[in-house]
Amino acid sequence: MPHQAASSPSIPTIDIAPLFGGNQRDVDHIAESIADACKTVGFFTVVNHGIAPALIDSMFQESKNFFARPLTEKMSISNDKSPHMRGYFPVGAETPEYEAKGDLKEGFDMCSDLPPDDPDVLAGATLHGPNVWPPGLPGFKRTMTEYHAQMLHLSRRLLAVFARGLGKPDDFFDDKLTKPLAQLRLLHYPPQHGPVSREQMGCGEHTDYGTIALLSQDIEGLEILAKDGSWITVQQNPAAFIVNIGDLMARWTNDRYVANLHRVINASGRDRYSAAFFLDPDYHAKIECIDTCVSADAPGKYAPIIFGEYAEAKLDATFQFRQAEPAAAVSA
Ligand SMILES: O=C(O)CCC(=O)C(=O)O
Ligand SMILES: [Fe+2]
Repeated sequence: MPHQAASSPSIPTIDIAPLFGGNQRDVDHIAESIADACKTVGFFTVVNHGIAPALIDSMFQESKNFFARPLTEKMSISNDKSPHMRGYFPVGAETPEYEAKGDLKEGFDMCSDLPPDDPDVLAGATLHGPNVWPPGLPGFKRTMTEYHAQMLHLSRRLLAVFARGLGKPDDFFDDKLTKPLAQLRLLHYPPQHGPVSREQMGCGEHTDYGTIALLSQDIEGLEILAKDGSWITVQQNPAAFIVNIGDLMARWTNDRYVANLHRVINASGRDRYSAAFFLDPDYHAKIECIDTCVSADAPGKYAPIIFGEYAEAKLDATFQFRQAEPAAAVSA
């Protein structure tokens, strides 16, 4: 039996055009819609987000060109060689605990490009450093740099509306994101044939560890866990980004918001490509339950943490090479 999951429109679609010059009542309405989605399913999609379709098309085209290169060439920029975890990772590199064979996906990671004399880079803060780029693909670097910059702008704008939905001023998150961890992850999922089990999926079930993620997919494959325990496919809409929150946002909101389990199964018979943009705080940002989410009925559940330390622990639990040789991976 080929893999099948119900397709459901139950994830709300939010038109965010008013964020770019609309009136305040419309922005309030968006803030409420986002808050509702985050309290229930932890996922929503946004349309009229202002990112040009031509840039999204170029991003996918350059991503396909890169993943089509020979494995040896891609491995020359593998992320276990980068002290900052930039570059390529092959099929099987990311492994949820229960998954015997490792995810059936390969990827490429880039973040904000920091020079070697940046104070955090000098101090050895994990994930802070320069990007690495595939040889001989100048259009790839140009396109991904532009896409990353525009996604950073969009996700900051979204966080301002998140703040409003949490009863905080629009600039609430700004001083925690002065030098944010902003990661673009390109993914390629080869087709998976036959029955699919928990031994191997395109991307095993997980919650994201961070704040918010904005995803673009070229064909369906992303599934999220519904309240009744079934998995529902997120319908493909090329004009939309799929937005979800991660564990850090759940923690920050004292569990008012839900970080939902999701996974990817590519049973389409075709290659699938996606691009996930993750916006997270500064390495040194202190994350403590937001006061509007704490009350006599909902006392604060979580002690304050430093984001960078939290992120390091999460990465160690996900990447095999960090589990095997954490010291070498950090200091190489
Ligand atoms: O490729 C996708 O659709 C989702 C990827 C994902 O969930 C992730 O990278 O955290
Ligand atoms: Fe995810």
